[in-house]
Amino acid sequence: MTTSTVAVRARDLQLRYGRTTALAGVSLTLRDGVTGLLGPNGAGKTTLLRIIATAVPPDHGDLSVLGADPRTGPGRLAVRRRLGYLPQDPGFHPNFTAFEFVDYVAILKELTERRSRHAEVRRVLAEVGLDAQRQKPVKTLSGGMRQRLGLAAALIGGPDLLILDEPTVGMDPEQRLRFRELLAELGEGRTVLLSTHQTEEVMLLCQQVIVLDQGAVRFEGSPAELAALATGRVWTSGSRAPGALASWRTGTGLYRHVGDPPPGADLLEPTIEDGYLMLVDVASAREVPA
Ligand SMILES: Nc1ncnc2c1ncn2[C@@H]1O[C@H](COP(=O)(O)OP(=O)(O)OP(=O)(O)O)[C@@H](O)[C@H]1O
Repeated sequence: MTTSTVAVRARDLQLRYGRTTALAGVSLTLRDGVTGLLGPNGAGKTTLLRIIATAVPPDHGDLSVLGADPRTGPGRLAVRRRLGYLPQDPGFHPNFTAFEFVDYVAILKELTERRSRHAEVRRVLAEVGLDAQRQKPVKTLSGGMRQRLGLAAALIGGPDLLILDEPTVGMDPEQRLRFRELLAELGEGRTVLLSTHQTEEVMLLCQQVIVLDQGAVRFEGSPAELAALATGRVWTSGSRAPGALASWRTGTGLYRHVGDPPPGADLLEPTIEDGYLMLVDVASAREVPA
């Protein structure tokens, strides 16, 4: 694919679960490179990823994935052949070894020739750093290792589109760093869509960021543009600012505030987390469902 290739084009995607509106009309375009999908709990991120991955159809809206129409059977097949999808719960069979699990996925991906399939399984396990764990039962792997195993399965066959739902959950800082290196490499020449709660990850890794809140896109642009939304809205002082959107005491002993600064405030450079706070309904962002 060339750098300007559009991998996903969505227009007015809507989906309801009973009385809950998960997606209220989402339009977006995804190109080559890594796109981060940010949003509070319940914003609709997983639902959007599942629709793009052809796991569920939308109630309404148009979608084109890798040039195919997922509404048709042949379209879904065409997408699935070129897609790598890491869901939040990949459904590991606990008694499988790491190798057996990825091999199983490779068979589902139509890699029928045993020798080349096994070579591909070894390749993706090495790519995610699980070479040494190949023969270990999945149930004995740590949470971070299982995440990497899920990623290995998603990488089978070298997909053109990678959809990853909170892939760094359970990883320690070193694993996260390795994962970033890997994803940055994977984002060269293909499209990666990554849902995450880690704004730092988005800043360090993503060329594009989409913020979803209450089933709608609140922002689509670069991480720098997201941060810039909070320009002039972040300041520091020696005491708490009760009217601010967010206000906390930092390690320096000074307070950092996001919101409407008083005249003459000591302004700070905003981060993408600050820009994010400008967009989402802070009350709902703080509410963490059980
Ligand atoms: N199978 C389902 N049945 C009913 N409601 C659902 C179902 N799946 C999701 N929802 C609801 O749809 C909304 C969007 O959920 P979704 O999982 O897409 O959000 P999310 O942004 O991925 O959240 P999180 O960050 O917590 O993973 C939420 O209100 C959720 O409770």
